[in-house]
Amino acid sequence: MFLQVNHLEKTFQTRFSKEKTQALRDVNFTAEKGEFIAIMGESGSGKTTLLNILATLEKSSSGDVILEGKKISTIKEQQLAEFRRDHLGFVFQDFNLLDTLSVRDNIFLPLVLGRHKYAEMAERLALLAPKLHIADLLDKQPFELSGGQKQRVAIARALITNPKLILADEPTAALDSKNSDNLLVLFEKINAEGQTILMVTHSSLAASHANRVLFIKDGKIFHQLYRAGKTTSDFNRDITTAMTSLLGGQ
Ligand SMILES: Nc1ncnc2c1ncn2[C@@H]1O[C@H](COP(=O)(O)OP(=O)(O)OP(=O)(O)O)[C@@H](O)[C@H]1O
Repeated sequence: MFLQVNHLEKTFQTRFSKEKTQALRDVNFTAEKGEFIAIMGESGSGKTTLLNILATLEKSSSGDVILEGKKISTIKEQQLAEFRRDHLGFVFQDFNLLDTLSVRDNIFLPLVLGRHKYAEMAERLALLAPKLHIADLLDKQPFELSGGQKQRVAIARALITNPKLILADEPTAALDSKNSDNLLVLFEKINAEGQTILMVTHSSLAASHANRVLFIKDGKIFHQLYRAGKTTSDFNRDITTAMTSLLGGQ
């Protein structure tokens, strides 16, 4: 199994108050290599907490995450940055590009940190840039780009290391509907080429581009839907119906 999440729990306790928040309660699911999974739920349901634990940015209170046989909770603190850089790709809602670097250098950043050779980096980028329609943008600075262009650059940066898993947190939240749609179609294309993707979203339209949707409520996964060959609009309707009846409307 590619990814196993077993009995995952997360309780937050702030330093100054005794109040505890249980953000995740006994979360269990597995994922196959090559899946495109959306995680949906209302605000505060635990989506980002789950993604952050999978990303090794946050520690669980108990339970395990096992990625290709490796229990990620056992990775030593000093090796976590390296693990993230070598195995995971991140796409965030606000792109997280550095304005002081060119687009090309932003994309190269994870490889530079990994001490890869320039020729190897250039070769990978030459393959990626036309696919993501950013070949003409490489010498620009991020502040010169539109939101959709920035997000495509962020995807190039996430893909350049050939990660096992792409983790995306609300990747369409800062985009208009046309750019959101372009981005989701791009995700579908990348996924069709074999990339495993896990995406957190509020949007049923965004989730309808995935192969499977996990619904989370009060820190628990309580339902899932498979796309099973449906069109995005048919799947979107199924997701909306499920949310209305299961979440009590959203
Ligand atoms: N660092 C933290 N300290 C304390 N409580 C936290 C912390 N992070 C999250 N929480 C709490 O855990 C719960 C789940 O939060 P989380 O951010 O995972 O939800 P979410 O589904 O991603 O919400 P949203 O869609 O609004 O981003 C919430 O009740 C939140 O207040």
